[in-house]
Amino acid sequence: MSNDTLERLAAVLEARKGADPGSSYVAGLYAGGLDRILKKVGEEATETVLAAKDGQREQIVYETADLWFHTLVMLAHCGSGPAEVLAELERRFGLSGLDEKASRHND
Ligand SMILES: N=c1c2ncn([C@@H]3O[C@H](COP(=O)(O)OP(=O)(O)OP(=O)(O)O)[C@@H](O)[C@H]3O)c2ncn1[C@@H]1O[C@H](COP(=O)(O)O)[C@@H](O)[C@H]1O
Repeated sequence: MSNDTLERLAAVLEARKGADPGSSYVAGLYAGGLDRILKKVGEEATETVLAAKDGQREQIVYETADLWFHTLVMLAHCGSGPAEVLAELERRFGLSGLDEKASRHND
């Protein structure tokens, strides 16, 4: 998943804000409000942890995708989106100089 994928998915999530809850899973989540969305984030986080404990790579990826997806719905509901989270990660990356350390590690 590239940053572009996150942005394109975020655009779909924004568009679903005006959709009929019966016609769309995401619109149904919005209709349930923040508590419904956070319940799903919690469930998906737990499922991701369990998958990691089991050590099955395919299942770990599947559950992590569910978790990322539901956190994107949460961000959209809260008026944010992936660009802000990625900007924060970029800021930390710059602060830590990890890119420099990583390139030295690969020498
Ligand atoms: N990426 C996803 C995506 N990932 C996971 N899910 C849904 O998230 C749910 C995962 O929760 P569970 O495994 O607990 O399944 P569930 O029992 O159906 O969920 P609940 O009814 O218990 O809430 C499933 O219903 C999946 O279909 C997703 N639903 C939608 N998308 C994307 O969002 C876009 C908009 O979706 P709609 O709103 O459905 O049009 C789609 O085009 C997709 O790109």
